[in-house]
Amino acid sequence: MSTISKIEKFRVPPRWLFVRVETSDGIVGWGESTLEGHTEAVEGAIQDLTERFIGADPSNIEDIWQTAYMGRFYRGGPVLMSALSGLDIALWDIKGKKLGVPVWQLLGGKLRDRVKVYGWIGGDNPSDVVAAALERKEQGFTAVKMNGTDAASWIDSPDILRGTVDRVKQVRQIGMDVGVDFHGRLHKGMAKQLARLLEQCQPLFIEEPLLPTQPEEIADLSNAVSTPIALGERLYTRHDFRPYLERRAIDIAQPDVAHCGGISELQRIASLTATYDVALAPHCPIGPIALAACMQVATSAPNFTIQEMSWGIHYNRTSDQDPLGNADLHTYMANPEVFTVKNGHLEILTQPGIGIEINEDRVRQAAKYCLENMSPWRNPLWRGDDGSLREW
Ligand SMILES: O=C(O)[C@@H](O)[C@H](O)[C@H](O)CO
Ligand SMILES: [Mg+2]
Repeated sequence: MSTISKIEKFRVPPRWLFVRVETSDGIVGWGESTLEGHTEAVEGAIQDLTERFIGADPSNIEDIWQTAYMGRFYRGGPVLMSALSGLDIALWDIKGKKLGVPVWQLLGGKLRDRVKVYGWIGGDNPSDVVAAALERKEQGFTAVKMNGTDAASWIDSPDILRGTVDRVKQVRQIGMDVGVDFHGRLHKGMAKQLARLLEQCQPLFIEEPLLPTQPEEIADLSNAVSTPIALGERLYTRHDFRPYLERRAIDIAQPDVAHCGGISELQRIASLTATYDVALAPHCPIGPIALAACMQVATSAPNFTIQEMSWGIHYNRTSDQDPLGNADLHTYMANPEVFTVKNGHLEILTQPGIGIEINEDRVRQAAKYCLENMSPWRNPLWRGDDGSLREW
């Protein structure tokens, strides 16, 4: 019997956490557990899983998933689920490689030939927005996602909202479709106003219109506007999606494969949401392994609609002293060409496993540098004019 012989984790620039699983018969699978700003906590949780699963049969993905989830009483949440996600993705990669098929073959086969994508452009800095969108257009994207507003208070100047509408209009004018991410920064009074004002721009969706602790309030907002409501990057497992589905609060589910419980749980969330006529649009502003894992489910899930793709470059801060230049989606890949966007789509991945080849030397070199020279990435803390803390 083949067993899991090694589980390693690699913290790499710009802010990603990769997992490498090796089996006793020499197969290597890669996963991603990136949880921005909480890297060391997830590393600890991966260490816990490592102790538990050395010697286990890697083909029993569901048993390992259940054991990791249920086995020590406490379950769910961003840290434990991100660790489990990385392991789950690596196990699917191993299974696909062992059987010589892409993972989507094991999820039911393909029902599309290409996968629609959108590019993340931030959007907090007004002067950069159009330039960033044009860059995505040149890269082959037809749709982007940008942030809505800076963190406003419960009530705030209407000028803030007008600024957002202007920025979204400018990007629409260069011929791009736009998703608008409220980032949970607004409260319900202002979120409703902004959502209504944006209707004239016909966004693809409004994301996290309120914090993902407010299913009832989001359902109310959803009833007040015509734009589809999207949410899910801060929900972990299908259990967290349930209240949003039962209350008809969302139109688009955005689980993140590196947080929600991996390919196994992404597939289950896809099926669950489909029964509520909710589409799947996996969140993925992170690394290439997470994107490859999303692509497997995107290829086989009937209710998949659009995939987020970060490209990566927008994340680098000059102070990071990244030895690899601006590490991006392609930096750690031996077959970067598979992530070439054409007419707004990626072709489905056809290689065995999750469909990408990792440049292991590059990962090891970057991880070593990162550990010795860089402090773990943290998101900035934002404060309002009155000095009180605001949502990032
Ligand atoms: O939906 C998105 O891509 C954003 O909300 C990112 O997850 C957040 O800025 C952290 O990087
Ligand atoms: Mg978001």
